[in-house]
Amino acid sequence: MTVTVRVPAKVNVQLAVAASRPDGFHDLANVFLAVGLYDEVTATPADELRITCEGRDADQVPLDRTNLAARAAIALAERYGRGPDVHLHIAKDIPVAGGMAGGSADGAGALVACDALWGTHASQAELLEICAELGSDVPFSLVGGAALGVGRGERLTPLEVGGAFHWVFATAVRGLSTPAVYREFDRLTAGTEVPDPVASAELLDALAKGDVDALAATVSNDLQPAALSLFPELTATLDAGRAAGALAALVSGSGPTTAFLVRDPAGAQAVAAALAASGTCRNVRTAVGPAPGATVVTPDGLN
Ligand SMILES: C[C@@](CO)(OP(=O)(O)O)[C@H](O)COP(=O)(O)OP(=O)(O)OC[C@H]1O[C@@H](n2ccc(N)nc2=O)[C@H](O)[C@@H]1O
Ligand SMILES: Nc1ncnc2c1ncn2[C@@H]1O[C@H](COP(=O)(O)OP(=O)(O)O)[C@@H](O)[C@H]1O
Repeated sequence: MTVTVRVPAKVNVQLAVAASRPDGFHDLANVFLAVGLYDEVTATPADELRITCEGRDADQVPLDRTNLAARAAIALAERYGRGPDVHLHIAKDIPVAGGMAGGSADGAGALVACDALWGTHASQAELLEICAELGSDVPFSLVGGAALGVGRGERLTPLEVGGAFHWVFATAVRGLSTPAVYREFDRLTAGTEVPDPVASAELLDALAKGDVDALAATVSNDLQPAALSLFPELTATLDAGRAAGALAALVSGSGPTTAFLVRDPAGAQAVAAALAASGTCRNVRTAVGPAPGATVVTPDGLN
């Protein structure tokens, strides 16, 4: 028997960041939107835990127990008093170390796949608890759609979305480390008064109404100056997307993937073509959000 789970990438339409907490994390108002770029995690019974990965960025994915998919399997197995004897195969389409939560997606996907394969039938609350232990973004990968994440980003409130939003994503020639970007945020804001992170009422209203112009006017990312400080070449990518007619251009989360909000599929094609021709990025993708969270796509694999 095998179980395959499909899990989406995310873009942060608002990322408001507080000053560093005593534990080194930052409180956030993190408005996540899942978008239709997916990894697939396939779980098959095996003698011992094994991770394999295919895809364009597969060589950058760790295949040992540091892989978030492996950590998810181990966490679920420990909770249910069994061995993590499973082969997890990751078909990776989400850019690695790109600020699109690909590792988190694989963690959530592995959790749902192992739960179905092993028949552990963990409740949604238990799954969310394990996700939060794995990483701040992992709970959102489980639920998908759109949500406001507070605390580290792990405490979620689902958000209403009144329409489909069209995006173009430009991947970069190298990755950025999330902790390094948060450290750069700390450096850049040292000695300043960092306001408490609050979700923008205008932005939540724009999402709820499906109003692309209002969303474009309100997207924001407090990590963007830090990402640009570590990766100044991204400014040229943002400028190229804006010049091609993107309604908004921003760094996705900790970056370095850049995200461009457009009006419709024609706008997406125009911006994608201009970015591809600009020579300022590695690869260009289009996607629509919201997208569903971790979903079993092999119904015959369910126990
Ligand atoms: C920035 C965001 C925006 O959604 O994602 P990416 O753009 O990297 O995908 C997230 O906050 C990343 O979440 P995630 O990648 O799950 O982070 P974790 O594994 O929990 O933490 C990795 C490191 O990031 C920093 N970190 C993370 C979350 C947070 N609220 N404050 C932090 O300071 C800490 O240095 C931590 O050690
Ligand atoms: N399943 C996984 N897929 C990708 N990266 C992973 C995975 N598990 C652990 N990692 C590690 O996490 C780092 C961050 O990767 P990723 O989650 O893709 O980026 P981001 O945090 O920017 O969204 C990678 O550089 C890699 O070392």
